[in-house]
Amino acid sequence: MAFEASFNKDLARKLASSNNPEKTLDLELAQFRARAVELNAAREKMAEGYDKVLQGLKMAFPNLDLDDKNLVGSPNRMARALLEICSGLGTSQKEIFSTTFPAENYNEVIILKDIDYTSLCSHHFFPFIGKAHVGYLPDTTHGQDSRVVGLSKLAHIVDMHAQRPQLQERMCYGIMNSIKEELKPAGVMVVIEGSHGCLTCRGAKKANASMMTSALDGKFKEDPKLRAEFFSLLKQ
Ligand SMILES: Nc1nc2c(ncn2[C@@H]2O[C@H](COP(=O)(O)OP(=O)(O)OP(=O)(O)O)[C@@H](O)[C@H]2O)c(=O)[nH]1
Ligand SMILES: [Zn+2]
Repeated sequence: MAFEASFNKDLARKLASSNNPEKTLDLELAQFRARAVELNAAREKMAEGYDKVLQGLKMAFPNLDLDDKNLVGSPNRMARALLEICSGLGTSQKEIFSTTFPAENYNEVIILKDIDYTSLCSHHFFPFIGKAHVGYLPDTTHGQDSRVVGLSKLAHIVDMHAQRPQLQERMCYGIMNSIKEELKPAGVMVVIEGSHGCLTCRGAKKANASMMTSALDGKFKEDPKLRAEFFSLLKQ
């Protein structure tokens, strides 16, 4: 990945708000370095584990060719891929919701629908993928306490909860709860559709089965009309 992408996102913002950008940069680089050393040690340990997995597979099926050019380097690739897909564990909801705006007079439902996600089933470590639909209702009765966020933050909070070993129910509740804690809305509702690799590609092998979960709080829980509005906005 081009360095510019990370620079624009986080580093540039920190440097822009620093009184002493040079010093801030030195501190940030020292932290990056320390974290890179930790992640590299983790990657090495994981690659050793994946190497054993392949050796085990060879025990089960002796005709597996471990010298196949496509398998050489796979333990490392698998380790890197797992670190990537679990990267949500390294993010916090406070970080994601660090920029919010006062809700002012807006007290209608705000929805971001069809947010693609990729997650990892805790039981089998198989991917599960789908869409999340997130809605909330700002609470204008609490003055400055009630906040709205830029739409991308709703996508980021979905990814934070998705990018880790997960249960769909827990992910759904986690997204709902993060929005509840950080934005203090009058209501919040999350619906998730998930196609689970462990169900579609192995085991029961139900290629078309998908799981639906919902989590709701506040006015969405109390008011069936508001829930109906959420679902009708999803259909549009
Ligand atoms: N409720 C729920 N179940 C899930 C989720 N992801 C995977 N599962 C299920 O978790 C269960 C794990 O149960 P086990 O019986 O230990 O797993 P297994 O022996 O591999 O079972 P099969 O998948 O039926 O072959 C399976 O039924 C999966 O379908 C999820 O997000 N939520
Ligand atoms: Zn599973």
